[in-house]
Amino acid sequence: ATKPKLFYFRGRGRMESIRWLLAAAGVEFEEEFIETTEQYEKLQKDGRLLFGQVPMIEIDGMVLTQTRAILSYLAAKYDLYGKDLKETVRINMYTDGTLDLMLMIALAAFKPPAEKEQDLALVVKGAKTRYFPAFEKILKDHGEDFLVGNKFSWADIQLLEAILMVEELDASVLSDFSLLKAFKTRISNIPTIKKFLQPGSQRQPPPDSHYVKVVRSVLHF
Ligand SMILES: CCCCC[C@H]1O[C@@H](O)C[C@@H]1SC[C@H](NC(=O)CC[C@H](N)C(=O)O)C(=O)NCC(=O)O
Repeated sequence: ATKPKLFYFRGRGRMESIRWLLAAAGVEFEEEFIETTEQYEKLQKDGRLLFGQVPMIEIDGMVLTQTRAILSYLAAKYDLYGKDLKETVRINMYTDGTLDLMLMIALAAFKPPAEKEQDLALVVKGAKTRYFPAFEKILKDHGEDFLVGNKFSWADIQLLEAILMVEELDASVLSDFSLLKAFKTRISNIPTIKKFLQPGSQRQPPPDSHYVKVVRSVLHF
């Protein structure tokens, strides 16, 4: 079968959570990195970007856009979406939260230095006072190894992605969250995730000035 193909910039942005989900599910995927306006405009002209936007993924004969739509399709397809609606809605709640947190980090990359620093300080504060306390409590109340129904799901994958991303900003961010520390170790050791965390995988590095320059030049902003 043909591998899914991802169309996005060579960077994290809104596509990184899709890379994580595919990798954690053990699914090999290809990428076309958008480096020029011509590439982007061809995708638009060919009618492959519903609202003129990326991320876009070609999978199962479909051309999909909208990050959350793609993520929920993949979660369902690879049985990472709960055993019933009540589990699925919890997974949606948790992943909407971690996606909000990670998008704040992604967008900060495009701010001028002073504002970027202020934004990222707010992200770390938000992680420490809003998001991580909530997940620490879920793990405490739930008393299981995973966030939902004691089965590995999309929610676990995305929480690990978010923890690692915030730790890049403040390595001590988990110091008050012992259950999250244990969760991080446990989920990082799942073989497919352990492999994705090794150098040389398709995981993207934090955004740098080159990445910002390319996105700005392609999207003219
Ligand atoms: C570090 C990377 C994140 C910052 C840059 C990205 O965040 C967005 O602000 C821009 C890019 S992502 C690229 C952007 N995509 C979106 O905004 C998609 C939003 C959609 N709701 C989704 O969830 O997929 C884009 O194609 N814009 C063209 C344009 O709308 O005409």
